Amino acid sequence: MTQIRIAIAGYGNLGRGAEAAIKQSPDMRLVSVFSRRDPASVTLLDSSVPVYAMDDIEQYQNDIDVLLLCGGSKSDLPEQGPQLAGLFNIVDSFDTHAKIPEYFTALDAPAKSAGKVALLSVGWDPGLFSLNRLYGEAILPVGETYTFWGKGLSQGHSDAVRRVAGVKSGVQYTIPSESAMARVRNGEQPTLSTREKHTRECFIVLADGADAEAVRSTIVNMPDYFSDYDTTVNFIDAHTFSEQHSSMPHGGFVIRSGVSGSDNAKQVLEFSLKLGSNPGFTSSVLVAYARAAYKMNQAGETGAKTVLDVAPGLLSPKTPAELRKELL
Ligand SMILES: NC(=O)C1=CN([C@@H]2O[C@H](COP(=O)(O)OP(=O)(O)OC[C@H]3O[C@@H](n4cnc5c(N)ncnc54)[C@H](OP(=O)(O)O)[C@@H]3O)[C@@H](O)[C@H]2O)C=CC1
Ligand SMILES: N[C@@H](C[C@H]1CC(C(=O)O)=NO1)C(=O)O
Repeated sequence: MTQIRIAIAGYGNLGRGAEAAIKQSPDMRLVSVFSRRDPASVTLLDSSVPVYAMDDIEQYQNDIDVLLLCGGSKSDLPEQGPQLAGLFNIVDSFDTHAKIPEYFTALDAPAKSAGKVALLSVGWDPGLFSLNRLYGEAILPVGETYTFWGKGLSQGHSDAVRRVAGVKSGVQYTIPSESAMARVRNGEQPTLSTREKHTRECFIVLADGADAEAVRSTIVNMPDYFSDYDTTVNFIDAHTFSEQHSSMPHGGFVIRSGVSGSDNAKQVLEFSLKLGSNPGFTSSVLVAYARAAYKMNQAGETGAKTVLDVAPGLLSPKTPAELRKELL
């Protein structure tokens, strides 16, 4: 079997998860990892895979079928996405929801001119939750959709706080409103503001000499990430951080509550996730969509795509005939 040649750009939580997920995919082979850090300083799970400097990535175009972009959405992907979409088939997890339309446009032009596919905003939200919001609205047009996350560690928000000047280490937990969730589960269709659905809590280790109040203000007022939420910022020491904030569980659910049928029956569509490791799951979604991106490009497709544009069967290593036999 000819294996799909995968490379990883950016070796953090998501990059390490992707390396592990590729090992679970016999139809794929990890060929290289690219990092902005000194390659000699990057320790991979699999020592047989070479690490190269990100600056040299262009020379490896012919060795890679799909490149997984595992950088942070706050500042890495806005720069790396458009540049790498002009060189490779790419898959990324861009999750600054408010900026997805402009990011889509920024990837579409270089991908089309290079004859490549750029599959953006892949993961669980955006990603699998986006798909289920679509299913809910298409199947139950009369109703309301609700999304709740956590309690768990948001990688996007944790990446964002780590980019703040004066932050040495940081994580962010998302906490859903129990009362809001109860109302929705009871079949009410309340109108809930962003602030009424979730609160956010950060744990920060300050860099030496950093101004705590300046860091707190930057975080709580950060557009697209924290400004629309009630956010708590806790400052802790490095030992406490390491002891208490090293795991990354998360989860959540999408619920569509509506009515349909001649009797206007109450219908509820729900999709939920319980994740022991947010990066471990998200990277597995990236790898499944890397398979789809490869197939789409082999079939002549180019340009920017989201999960809403991908036929589900393309995610599977099975043939369409096997899928019809086994999954229908
Ligand atoms: N759509 C979705 O459902 C989801 C999306 N995401 C997205 O994934 C993004 C990445 O998350 P995550 O992997 O946790 O981010 P990390 O902070 O772990 O990694 C981000 C980048 O930082 C660099 N880096 C990592 N560790 C170090 C280090 N010790 N020293 C210096 N640089 C380092 C790496 O780049 P380099 O190797 O080049 O140095 C890496 O690509 C998030 O920003 C989020 O937007 C995450 C979960 C779900
Ligand atoms: N993109 C999120 C995935 C989910 C989790 C989340 C949040 O806690 O705000 N929003 O979407 C992440 O980076 O973990």
